[in-house]
Amino acid sequence: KKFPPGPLGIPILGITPFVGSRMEKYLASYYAKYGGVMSFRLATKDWIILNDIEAITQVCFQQGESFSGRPQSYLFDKLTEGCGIAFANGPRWQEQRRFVLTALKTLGMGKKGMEEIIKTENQHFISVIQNSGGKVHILKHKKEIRRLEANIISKVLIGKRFDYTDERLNSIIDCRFVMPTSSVVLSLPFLRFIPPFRESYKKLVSNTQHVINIIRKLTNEHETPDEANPKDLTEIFLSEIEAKKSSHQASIQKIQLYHLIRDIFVGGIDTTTATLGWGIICLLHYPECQMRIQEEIEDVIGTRNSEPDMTHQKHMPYLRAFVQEVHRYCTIAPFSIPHCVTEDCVLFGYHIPKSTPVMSNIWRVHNDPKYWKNPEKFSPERHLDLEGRFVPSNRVLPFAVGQRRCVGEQMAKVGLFLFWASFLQKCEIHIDSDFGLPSWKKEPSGTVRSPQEFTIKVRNRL
Ligand code: HEM
Repeated sequence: KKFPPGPLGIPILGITPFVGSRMEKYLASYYAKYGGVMSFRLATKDWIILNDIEAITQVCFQQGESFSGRPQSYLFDKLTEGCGIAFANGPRWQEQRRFVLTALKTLGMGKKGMEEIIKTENQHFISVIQNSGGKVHILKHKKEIRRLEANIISKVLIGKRFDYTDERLNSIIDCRFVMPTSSVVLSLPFLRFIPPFRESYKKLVSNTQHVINIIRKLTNEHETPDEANPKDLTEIFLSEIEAKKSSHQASIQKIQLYHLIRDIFVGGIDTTTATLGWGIICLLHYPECQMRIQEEIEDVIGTRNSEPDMTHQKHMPYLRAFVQEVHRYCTIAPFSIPHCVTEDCVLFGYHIPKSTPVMSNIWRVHNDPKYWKNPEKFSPERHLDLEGRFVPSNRVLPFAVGQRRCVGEQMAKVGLFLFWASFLQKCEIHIDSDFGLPSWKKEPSGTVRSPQEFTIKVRNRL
């Protein structure tokens, strides 16, 4: 009786036929009628949507424990064998999360260790562009940026980088949580038996298994971890399970490690590539931004010999404002990743039964007209004060908030800053006249809102 209100939809399908390609906009349109907490029916399930920052803050901070679950799904259970972190629940998730956060800290997350890995990979990426023959490199954003991001994460997880032509790297960058058409199987699992969903589902299962096999082989190279001085997450994990008595327990733990690594690869590669891809599109649509960032780089870092590092960040308000505006304007995870309620609870007087799935409408927070002037306009300047200083905003939430917030946040922040600072120091980007100006349209499906494939021209600056 006291379930939050919301649009009714139609039997069996719920609101599915009405949402269109921007579900976040559709659900935001009900804010005036229902306020910050509403419900809707998608296929056979009732969902809760948190449509403003007050509801999101309440759920993530005051009632974090009760809202920290992930909805159960046949598809994810099958793919993850009940392991991993991103779709795990209960004590297993807590254990994995604690492990990842501690391991990343040990490995220097957000500090020099991480910075060095990112800088080295950026150099590889830029040198491939600069040495690609002529003065102009045609950059195919998805493949090339995904390889850069995968190598950064791989170095942290397995202590290994791959040559860009290595087939294993290409398999890792092709791995997804869901693929076009198989995402429907999430809500309606019986569709996995019916074409065309069946083929897509089978492909997803076999790709996942293939990547798990690659990870298995790679981690086996770490049979004798250096406990005192671990170089990567795998070594820390293996040191921990070495202490486990029974070999049966150790082999279960190893499967956990493979899925943990895969989850972090998929979670980290998709998100950072989409964020950088949208950033490139913003620079092409608003060329004055590229000029302003390059002027700032010249003033603060210089154009030759000096390499960008994190100490430069505090002197570069415009670049920071640009990064924050890309997060806001492009909102790559409009609903974050869905949560679910772990126990019956009460939210703003509404009763929410255990296992109800919950989504945060981050897109609406990023476009709330009460807070953002002309939210539909791309404007890094909105994040600068009158003296030109950068103003960090607690209403820009690309990594979400609360107990499930992104574990790679620090790494991503360092990665984004260093990418733009080093890439735009050495290169400038232009529209590829054969391709035209990249569109704002997103990929038709996926857990992350990614731009469609585009090519651009990259010219050397130095
Ligand atoms: C721009 C880059 C990134 C963005 C915007 C982003 C965003 C997010 C969001 C919105 C979530 C869901 C939070 C929630 O459920 O409330 C998440 C979870 C997660 N992210 Fe990220 N992420 C980024 C980069 C990374 C990187 C680089 C890594 C790893 C190296 C990573 C690993 C993960 C993992 C493992 C989770 C699942 C956490 C859990 O379920 O406890 N992410 N991320």
